[in-house]
Amino acid sequence: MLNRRNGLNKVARVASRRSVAPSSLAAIRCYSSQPDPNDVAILGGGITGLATAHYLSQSNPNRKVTIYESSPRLGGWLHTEKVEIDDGHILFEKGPRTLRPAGNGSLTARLVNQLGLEDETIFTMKTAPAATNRYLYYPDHLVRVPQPDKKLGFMANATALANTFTYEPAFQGILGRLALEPFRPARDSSVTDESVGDFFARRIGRRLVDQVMSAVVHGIYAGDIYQLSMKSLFPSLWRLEEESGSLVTGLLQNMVEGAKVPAKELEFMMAMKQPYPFGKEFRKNFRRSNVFTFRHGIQQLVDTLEASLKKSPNVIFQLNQEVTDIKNTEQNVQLEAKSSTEGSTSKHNHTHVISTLSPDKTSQAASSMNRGFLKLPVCPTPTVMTVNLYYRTPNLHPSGFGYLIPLGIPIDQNPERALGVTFDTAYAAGTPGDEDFVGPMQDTVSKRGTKVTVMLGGHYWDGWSSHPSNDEGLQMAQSIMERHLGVTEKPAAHSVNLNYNCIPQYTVGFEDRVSKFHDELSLRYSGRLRVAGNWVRGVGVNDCIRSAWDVARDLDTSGLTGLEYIVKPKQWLTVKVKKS
Ligand SMILES: C=Cc1c2[nH]c(c1C)Cc1[nH]c(c(CCC(=O)O)c1C)Cc1[nH]c(c(C)c1CCC(=O)O)Cc1[nH]c(c(C)c1C=C)C2
Repeated sequence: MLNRRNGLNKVARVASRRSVAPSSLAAIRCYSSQPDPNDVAILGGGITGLATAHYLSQSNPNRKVTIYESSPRLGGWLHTEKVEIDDGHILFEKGPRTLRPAGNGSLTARLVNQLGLEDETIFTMKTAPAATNRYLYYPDHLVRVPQPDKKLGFMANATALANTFTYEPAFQGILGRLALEPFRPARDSSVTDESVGDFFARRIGRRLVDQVMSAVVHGIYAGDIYQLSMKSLFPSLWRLEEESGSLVTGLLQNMVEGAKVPAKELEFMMAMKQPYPFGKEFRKNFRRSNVFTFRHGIQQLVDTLEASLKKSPNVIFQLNQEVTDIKNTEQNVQLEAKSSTEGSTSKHNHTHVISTLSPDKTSQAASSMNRGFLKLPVCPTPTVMTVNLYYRTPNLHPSGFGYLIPLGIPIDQNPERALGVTFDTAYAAGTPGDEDFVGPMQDTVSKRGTKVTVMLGGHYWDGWSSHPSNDEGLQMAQSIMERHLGVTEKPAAHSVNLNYNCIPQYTVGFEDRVSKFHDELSLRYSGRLRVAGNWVRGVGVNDCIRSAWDVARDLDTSGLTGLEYIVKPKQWLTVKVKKS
């Protein structure tokens, strides 16, 4: 436990490291006696905020938890809409559509169990076309990305692979570049970070980056591969080059000796290996699945979390309340909240605050009263438009998950600034009896048609002062469907959604900027203000749940900010992966 004296010494140490002038140091009032975290405010009612409340209440049902959300609804980017048409409804996802069982997915599985959602889960199996077929757009056709298809034999898979690398211009020459990779010089030891694009262009060639990898980055971050940080997105590969001088050699070595993972990650993997009372069917399907979702869409996770939290008298929801100021006082943290409906402001005291807002919003509230909190830009968060379309005619696209459009496609051939298209019919609901799917149906229309989501914008819209209107978005999506897939039919249902600032970009230098943010938080709030969210552990829904789990579990440890996983030197351990 920090006492006031050694707390102030710590402040002085951090301050001297960061050259804070003595006069401003005197102005810092750092109250470091740590009260028990028994009255916690959570800023943001998205999936991270709700999951944090869930874990905090689970670990201590007597703890008071208040969730402040600036909008009238919970869930953030997780948002499902059911659109009624003549013979039933079509379920559209405005944001994420499926969850993955891998990695942090094991934690989500436990949450699904805790919320009683096991029987509501829809699984798409690893054998489904949605799992094995992903495409790239390379003018003017879709190219299947080489990936083993378990339903085909060895020879058929090998022939498909050879054909792609021989005849598809997007992949030509890549095998030769891979063979030469071990002979390329390793980066200079003075380089502290580099963009993902520059890293792979240096090691394997710009063609692979522009025609293939940039598309994958579109499909996860809606981001620009030449801006995102290699060190933050692919830390193991970044290390591999440093240690082995080559990715190919390093990966081969890993296969023999085992791969290195951060010690904290290993701890998590071990925790997830502990026996857990899942239902038998759920456990079996979860293991065999590629992705999963719910009968009522991703929103069901949010709604069920909300309903479960509302059962507790100690959890309070403050909707339409934007927190504009976070002040550290001797006894507690004082929040100022502004009502978006009445415009009035109110003050609230809590022992601890967990902000699940973006770093920009958190630092805005932390610095609002001009107490010297440095406003530090950490990462940009671009806006993505999703346009959901439902056509009566089935099979209007090849079977698979969808396709992505690489950066290498000239803008005159992608005037809509599209990132990719998901084939939602492929996994949203199984036809009864289909062995590739397990679970209830999502759409209730009498016949299965074609459902897709066109994704637009992301980094392409950086710096734009305005975005396309809903009508323009719909027009753009339809013109993409016509140009790329020859679909001229008018959709029977649609939904257009502008998701403002939805995916944080871990751009070059991210770790250094986070480190400064961490110092600032720790200096001014001594562990009473912590952070979690999609900029801490990864951008996916599972990663948000993991971030919530971490911050809730660590709350009793005094002095943390929630950013330790990023800023503290990681200890790497070697593990041999066994197939279970
Ligand atoms: C076209 C744009 C996007 C598509 N999905 C997303 C965007 C911006 C968002 C997204 N996709 C993934 C994540 C990570 C979290 C997770 O669910 O695991 C996020 C935030 C997963 C993902 N999607 C694709 C890949 C390669 C991955 C990484 C995990 C994996 O390998 O499965 C590919 C992909 N995304 C989209 C399409 C159309 C597509 C491939 C055809 C849509």
